Amino acid sequence: MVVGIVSEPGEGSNEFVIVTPDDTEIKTGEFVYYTSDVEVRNDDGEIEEQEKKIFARVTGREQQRGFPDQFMADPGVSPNAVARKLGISTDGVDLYNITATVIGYYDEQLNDFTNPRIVPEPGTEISLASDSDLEDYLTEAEPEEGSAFIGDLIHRPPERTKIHLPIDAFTSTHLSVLASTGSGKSYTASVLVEEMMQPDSRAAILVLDPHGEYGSLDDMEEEELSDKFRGDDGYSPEVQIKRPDDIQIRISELSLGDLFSIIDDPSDPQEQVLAEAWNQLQSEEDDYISINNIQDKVEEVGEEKDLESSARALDWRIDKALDRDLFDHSNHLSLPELLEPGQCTVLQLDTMDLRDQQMLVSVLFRKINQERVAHEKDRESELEFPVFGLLEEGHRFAPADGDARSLPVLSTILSEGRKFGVGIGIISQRPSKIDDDVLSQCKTQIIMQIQNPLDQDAVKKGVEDVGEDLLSELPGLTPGQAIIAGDSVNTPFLTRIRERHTEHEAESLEATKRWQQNWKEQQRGPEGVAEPEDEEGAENRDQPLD
Ligand SMILES: Nc1ncnc2c1ncn2[C@@H]1O[C@H](COP(=O)(O)OP(=O)(O)OP(=O)(O)O)[C@@H](O)[C@H]1O
Repeated sequence: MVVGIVSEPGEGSNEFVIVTPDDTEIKTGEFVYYTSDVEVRNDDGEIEEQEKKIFARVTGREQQRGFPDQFMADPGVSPNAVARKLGISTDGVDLYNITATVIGYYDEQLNDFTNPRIVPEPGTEISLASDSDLEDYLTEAEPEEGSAFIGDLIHRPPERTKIHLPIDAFTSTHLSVLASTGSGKSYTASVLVEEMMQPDSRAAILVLDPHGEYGSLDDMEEEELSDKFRGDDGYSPEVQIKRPDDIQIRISELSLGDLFSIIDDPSDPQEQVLAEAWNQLQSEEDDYISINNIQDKVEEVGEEKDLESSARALDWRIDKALDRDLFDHSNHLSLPELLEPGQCTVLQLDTMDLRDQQMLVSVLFRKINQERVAHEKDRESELEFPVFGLLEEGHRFAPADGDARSLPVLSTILSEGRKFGVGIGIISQRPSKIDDDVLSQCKTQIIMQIQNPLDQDAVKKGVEDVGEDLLSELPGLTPGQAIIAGDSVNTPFLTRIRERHTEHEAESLEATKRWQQNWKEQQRGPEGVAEPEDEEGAENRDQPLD
């Protein structure tokens, strides 16, 4: 379908301008194409000319010609009606200039777009890209082959396009889901988890859930959803929900840095004693280190080094830091229990202190990384398969100010994880509060509505290939709408995230309902008092007073 004609080259070297009488089909972000002969290498390796569809994205629009101002003087009368009254034809009155940026033709050998670096001649016909071309070319994913069906394209009628993301791509090169609160981050992340747990993927996923929003993912185990999640070979996903009471770490799994970070303000000599004691304990190769072990060793080292008073001062600090439920060697989290292909484990940390959450992430992900490195280097390992960790409130674990125990290990994984099969998904409503390197290492980005200018700037800096035209859409997106960009896609585009199969737990609190409920409960008291509806006059409260 021809939607316009090229009128002139645009300002940028890849841009051209289309004139069209009808802009309803070609909104900003929509895809169009023209045909042109380009030199390509054929299957025999020879260069030949082939006619190709050259795709372009609409990046801007402005009205070139419209009704005269006088026709619009009365808001109650349409300009068409004024024209009819005056006996003037309205055909061709509206004319729009649409700017488009060339993406390129789809190269079947590269499975990506190649930009021929020529813009179309004035007079070239421009057509709307077909739904099937967009499904095939925007990403490399094939349905049911390790892909995540994420939703459809915003510019097309609902459900007419089916957009899939390659799970291998976003799990190996990391992912970020960034949006203001209430825009659909946890909804979208849950859709991704649902897709990754389907039979064509069977992922091993660990979700760090500081607000307790992901519990309903266990709906995936329900019989009613068996057509979505069960495999023909008997596969069915498992979902484990762990609460803070079930989450303990072994003292021996802490690093010296972890210890320093939880010991209350140690002096230099105290750090020296602790470091020596810790190194000696670690070299004893005992899996189990108790608080007493550390305290005894600290005393020993204090005597050796003539730092007895520092050792004594450390004694209560060690107790204060470690004598807590989080550090329980007997019931600690073991990786094989947490991570298994076909299993999603949700760690609900909503009642856990922020520092403890950061410590937990630090210890867990360091261990995950160590085990994965060991596996890839043919050493004995507890993790013989890749894993994917999803971190809600990512800015808490990898903050821009560096003040989190978990930041160094996450930075390491994000820069090296692809080699060792540890993928990370960072979800956050405050991109400006995430460490710059961490943000820029998340190579697939799902960006939803963002109002805050600081966060918009952080997104602009952190994501490379999203043009200004798409970023300018950010404030206007509604919940569930997203820009997807980066390594998992061949060019950025606007999507409507599909509906969840599992229930969405993270609905906002309905304050008025809760107030009413609580008020009624209080009124009822021990003996029970009449409900307000039963009180005289309650039903007539909207009537005027006599
Ligand atoms: N793809 C979608 N389809 C339908 N509704 C959606 C979609 N995405 C989000 N919503 C709606 O938007 C609401 C907010 O989504 P969600 O809870 O994921 O936001 P959030 O960004 O995680 O918010 P918060 O930061 O408060 O956790 C949901 O309760 C849901 O009603």
